[in-house]
Amino acid sequence: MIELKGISKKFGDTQAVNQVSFKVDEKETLVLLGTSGCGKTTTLKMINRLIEPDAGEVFINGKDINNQDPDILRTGIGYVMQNIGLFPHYTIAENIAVVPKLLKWDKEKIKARTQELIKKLHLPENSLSMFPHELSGGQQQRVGLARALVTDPSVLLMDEPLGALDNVTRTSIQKEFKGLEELKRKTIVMVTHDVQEAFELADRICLMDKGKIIQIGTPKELLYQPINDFARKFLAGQRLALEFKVVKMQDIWPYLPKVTLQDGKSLSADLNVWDAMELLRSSDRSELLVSGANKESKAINFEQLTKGFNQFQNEQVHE
Ligand SMILES: Nc1ncnc2c1ncn2[C@@H]1O[C@H](COP(=O)(O)OP(=O)(O)OP(=O)(O)O)[C@@H](O)[C@H]1O
Repeated sequence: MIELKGISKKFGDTQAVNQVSFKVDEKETLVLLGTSGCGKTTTLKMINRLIEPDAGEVFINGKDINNQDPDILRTGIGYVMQNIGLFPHYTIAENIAVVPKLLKWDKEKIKARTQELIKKLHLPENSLSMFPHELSGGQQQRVGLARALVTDPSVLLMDEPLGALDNVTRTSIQKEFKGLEELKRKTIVMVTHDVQEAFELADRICLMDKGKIIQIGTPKELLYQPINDFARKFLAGQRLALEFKVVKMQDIWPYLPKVTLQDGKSLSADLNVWDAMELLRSSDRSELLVSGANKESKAINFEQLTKGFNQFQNEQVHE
């Protein structure tokens, strides 16, 4: 668990972070979202003491980090840097092994863990002897993640982990990251300025502006209960796509007709509208079966899906 209590940081006359407090539960992913310069990176770096706050306290698993040696603290926290930050003259294997070597792991243990991560992150085995410039941007990002995960820390800090990638690669790696078991076990704070990415990866989003928190909540709360005009406008440009991501089959369940298909594999009601549309688009069937609570199933086609979604939307507006 991570807890920030009223942390602030000033650089000269710039109040980079102003009285920021939040808690991140175990195994939760909190995404710091906001425009450039709003204080996201400074906030993140105060969690592993790369920057010392002027005021406030940070606790990790109940311990005040101020009472811990910064180097020891950092070896216990995974950190994915902005712009990847691999050592250019180290091979990939050497880049991944930096912290294990500091911790005096033996060679066999380092080798076994490195090979395990290479497989999990879908990097080619021969990349271990290569140098960072010989890999693609996407592969370098995976190495950056492998380096942060190598000691299996319970806390992971990620600063724009996919920032250097084109949109297509970014979207596919986001999906891959989301499915990675190692990440599901971790308490994560991640920085991004990309709204779609925040909605894809966050359990909760912390929206910031000018060093302050504007709103913290689930993606759904931010969309349907924005606290002020800033929060509303921040999401306005991509609203429909974001709604497709947060609204799930279980939300629109009451609006779906009770027509049932008897055969075919059932999809989970946890599926969001976006993924349901993708599945319908790529399926050779015009209807798919979704299973809800009490073993009830419903069939969806494009028309029913859109209708159900629109009815759900209307209800949110009128609430
Ligand atoms: N070392 C520093 N010295 C002086 N000013 C700094 C320093 N680091 C950050 N700042 C300033 O503090 C403010 C917050 O910066 P920060 O990097 O935390 O923002 P950010 O939201 O992460 O932005 P970005 O997405 O562009 O990285 C900015 O005005 C920035 O110029």
